[in-house]
Amino acid sequence: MSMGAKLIVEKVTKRFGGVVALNRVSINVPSSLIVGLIGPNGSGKTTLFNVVTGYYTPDEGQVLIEGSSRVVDITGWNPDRISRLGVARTFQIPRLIPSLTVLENMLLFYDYGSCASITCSLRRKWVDVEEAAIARAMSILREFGLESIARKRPAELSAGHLKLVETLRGLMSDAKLFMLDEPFAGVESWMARKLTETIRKINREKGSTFVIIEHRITELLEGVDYVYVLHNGSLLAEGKPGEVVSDERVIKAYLGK
Ligand SMILES: Nc1ncnc2c1ncn2[C@@H]1O[C@H](COP(=O)(O)OP(=O)(O)OP(=O)(O)O)[C@@H](O)[C@H]1O
Repeated sequence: MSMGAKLIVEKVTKRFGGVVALNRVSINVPSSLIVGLIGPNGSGKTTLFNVVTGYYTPDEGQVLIEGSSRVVDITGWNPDRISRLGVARTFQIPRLIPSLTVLENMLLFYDYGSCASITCSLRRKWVDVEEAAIARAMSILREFGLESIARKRPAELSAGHLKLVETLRGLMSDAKLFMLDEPFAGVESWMARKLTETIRKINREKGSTFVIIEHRITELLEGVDYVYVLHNGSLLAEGKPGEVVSDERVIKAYLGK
């Protein structure tokens, strides 16, 4: 089994003018764990994703990734470079390419390995890789009963299907760390459960680490090993799902909204 990556966020602060979106936030996600990131609206969840994946540079603090027994300080790296290190990220608002079909959008996220480079010039080999990529995309879609949307374009999809495809194409890659932003939003219950199963399967087979932002907390907590709770830009609580839901501070933070 290939290993997942460990994610270390150390005392990260991110400000937007007078707004402190993240205030000295530290989290430590061990390799191959599935972790939930929850918190009321505006608590800083997406900002944390943006800092980890290079869309924002933190004002203070550090982001470190440890994979293959090597620790890399990725603070200030751009999103491309971070993604090449094995970090895949999906967006709250789907970012599919409108002119491409669902299948083509998914193929973009497949890890073509050395065959994506000029060194793999043998046509036969390239065709094999391409076939493997298509087979993987179709098998993922089939699990969700979605083969029929493979040739459709994003504009033809329902909001729920669009969101699901945003997540499924992220799962096409062989990332060591997956950061999923609200994968269940607008997605039917049975598909959300199926998605949880799919995430667990990838985690079991490849050892990948997952960090998942989600507002559908009951469904999220069924699928994660550990939870971090943000509130007003600070880490409010952390623990196993059962511990976090019964934490008075967490209940208060949610009810206070
Ligand atoms: N680019 C930005 N410019 C200015 N303020 C921002 C920016 N991004 C986030 N913020 C602010 O930072 C705070 C945290 O926002 P963030 O989107 O990280 O919260 P969230 O927990 O992901 O919320 P939600 O659950 O609603 O998606 C909010 O006050 C938000 O208005």
